[in-house]
Amino acid sequence: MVGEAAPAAPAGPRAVLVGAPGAGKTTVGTRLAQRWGVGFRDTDADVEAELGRSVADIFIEFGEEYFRAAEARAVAAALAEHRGIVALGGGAVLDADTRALLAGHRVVYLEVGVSDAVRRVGLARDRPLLVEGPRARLAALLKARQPLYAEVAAVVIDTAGREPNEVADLVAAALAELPTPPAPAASVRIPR
Ligand SMILES: Nc1ncnc2c1ncn2[C@@H]1O[C@H](COP(=O)(O)OP(=O)(O)OP(=O)(O)O)[C@@H](O)[C@H]1O
Ligand SMILES: O=C(O)C1=C[C@@H](O)[C@@H](O)[C@H](O)C1
Ligand SMILES: [Mg+2]
Repeated sequence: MVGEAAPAAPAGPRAVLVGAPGAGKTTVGTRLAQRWGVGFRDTDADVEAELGRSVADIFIEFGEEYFRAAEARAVAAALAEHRGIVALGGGAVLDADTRALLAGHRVVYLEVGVSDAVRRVGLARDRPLLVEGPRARLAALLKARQPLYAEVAAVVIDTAGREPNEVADLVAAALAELPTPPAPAASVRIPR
């Protein structure tokens, strides 16, 4: 559905998607951007472009810490420059400065449970943190990060049993409800 009216332009991206690997940030973000006729920006792709390597190769060649520093710069640039939809890398919220920068933005947390996350990305080879033991890694990662995603989110949407298009519908509806600027802590929550 191309051409749906985008929400009034806020002072920043129209939406910032956060969530664990497999939450659907890239999939849902791309669809929403298409519908609204706005640009889509993915900070993983920005880091890859800056360093000229895949995320997986950056982890191997330079290590996670180096990737996280580049990611923090990419998020700050996207929040400052981009007026469409921004999807953050799954671990971007680990950085306290990044979490502070997200305050006041229209941040949507796409929730995903362990089983769905494993089903969606467990066997993907391009996610370096999941290469060994994806179920245990995803379970630990979801547990540790859940409070961080919730902390920065103005909208929380449970993606379990929902197709990407339905999730995109819910994101659009929730953003329409949001006051400007949004209250940062889960002011709209859409459970199963
Ligand atoms: N709501 C959904 N229901 C079923 N499958 C989904 C859903 N959302 C995404 N997927 C599928 O899960 C896979 C991962 O989705 P996607 O790449 O959008 O996740 P992501 O949140 O961007 O992950 P990452 O943090 O690793 O970048 C894709 O194959 C996608 O088609
Ligand atoms: O959850 C994470 O820590 C990651 C998610 C991906 O988006 C990439 O940013 C990278 O694979 C790390
Ligand atoms: Mg993604």
